[in-house]
Amino acid sequence: MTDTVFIEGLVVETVIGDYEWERHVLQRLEIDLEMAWGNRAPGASDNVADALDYAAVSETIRRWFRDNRPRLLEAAAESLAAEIRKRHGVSWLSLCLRKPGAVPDARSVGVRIERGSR
Ligand SMILES: Nc1nc2c(c(=O)[nH]1)N=C([C@H](O)[C@@H](O)CO)CN2
Repeated sequence: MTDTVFIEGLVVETVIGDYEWERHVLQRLEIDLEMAWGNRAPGASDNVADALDYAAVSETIRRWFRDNRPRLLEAAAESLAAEIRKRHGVSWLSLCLRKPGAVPDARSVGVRIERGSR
């Protein structure tokens, strides 16, 4: 399947980081997500029930970061990817977590993972 649904630049403020001071502050993450989904059915029906609802997936991401306080971006990405795949029936996804400001001389740093098969 080559169709996708994506979310770009979703911003969350959350507790994340490995350093002691990071356990006590909110930091900004920027999230890009691409998910395999057959878009022919919603294209034919014009019904969101047939679509991968990006608003619902965005809410899943917000809830996950509200309920979890990971240390590493890798741990956040792994667990969040599993939650999205399970909750929304996504067979393949590419998830990128950016932590701008973590390294002062870099525009951004982060991780990108792909899980599942198309
Ligand atoms: N590969 C990673 N390296 C680092 C991470 C991370 O999550 N993954 N985290 C930190 C610190 O939390 C840092 O972001 C504080 O600015 C360092 N390296």
